[in-house]
Amino acid sequence: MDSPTAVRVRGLAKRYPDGTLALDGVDLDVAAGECVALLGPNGAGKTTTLEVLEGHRSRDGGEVSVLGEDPATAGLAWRARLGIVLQEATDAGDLSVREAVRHFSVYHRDSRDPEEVIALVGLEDAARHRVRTLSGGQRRRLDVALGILGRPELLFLDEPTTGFDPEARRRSWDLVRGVRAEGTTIVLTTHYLEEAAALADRVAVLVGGRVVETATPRELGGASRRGATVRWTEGGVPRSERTDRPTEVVRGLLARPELLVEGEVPGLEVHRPTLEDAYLALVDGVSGR
Ligand SMILES: Nc1ncnc2c1ncn2[C@@H]1O[C@H](COP(=O)(O)OP(=O)(O)OP(=O)(O)O)[C@@H](O)[C@H]1O
Repeated sequence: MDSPTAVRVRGLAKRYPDGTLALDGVDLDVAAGECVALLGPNGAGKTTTLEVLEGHRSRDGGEVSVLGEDPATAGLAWRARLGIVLQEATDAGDLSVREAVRHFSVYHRDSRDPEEVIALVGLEDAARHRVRTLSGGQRRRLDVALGILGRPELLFLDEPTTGFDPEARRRSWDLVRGVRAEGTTIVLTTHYLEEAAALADRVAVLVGGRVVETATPRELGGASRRGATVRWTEGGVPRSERTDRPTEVVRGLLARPELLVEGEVPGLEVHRPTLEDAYLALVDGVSGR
């Protein structure tokens, strides 16, 4: 890896007091300036991993280095370099949005201007509203505002857009991209594959407390991503063919005049495996379903 490492995790293990083995040897590297998405089914260990990296959760084994320090022993100066957006919304019920952002800005030595942050997350029109009256999406944007207030070097986002409508999700992607463009390293978790594809340089797939594959969104799944499926209908009957040369298959179909309706191949589709296809194949393969 060329850039300095922001996060280095080797053999991270965590068992909860009730006996649940949440992490069973997680390995993960995140380069400075990189955006990495942790993917995985419910209960795979994404949040637990983030919590250990943030210094909020103890571990039972493994080596963890975050911005050059071990989160288990790092102090306040280290913590000030992190931005954290947890799954639960920030508790600031009786304050207005503006009051909440100003209130939390005081904790940072080099805080961004609260008004600038409010504008950045698109909450200008809600700046005077009480936090408890905000919609779920607005709450989440406030959480992100508080997460980036202190100009963090490393930002953790746990499911930043869960419950967002599609437009709000896209706006929040722009926001995350903007933060990243400023050089902030980002580790996020998400259940939205298109979100991972839109934001992450690399995705790490966790299943059963282990990282089973790390790759760029384009390359995840390796060989299973190559090739395509051509679908069409023939006399009303659906047909399909898997191929590495879809253009050739389509050319073959066009060469059969009896198949064409007004010059078109009925129901023609060329499907290339998506990140979601690769992810599902990986998760199903590992969990043996
Ligand atoms: N405080 C806790 N006490 C006991 N078990 C826990 C605790 N928190 C999480 N677990 C368990 O640890 C495992 C990993 O949970 P974790 O929340 O890290 O997964 P996740 O990948 O973030 O899941 P989700 O996608 O549902 O948020 C699960 O089996 C979960 O039930």
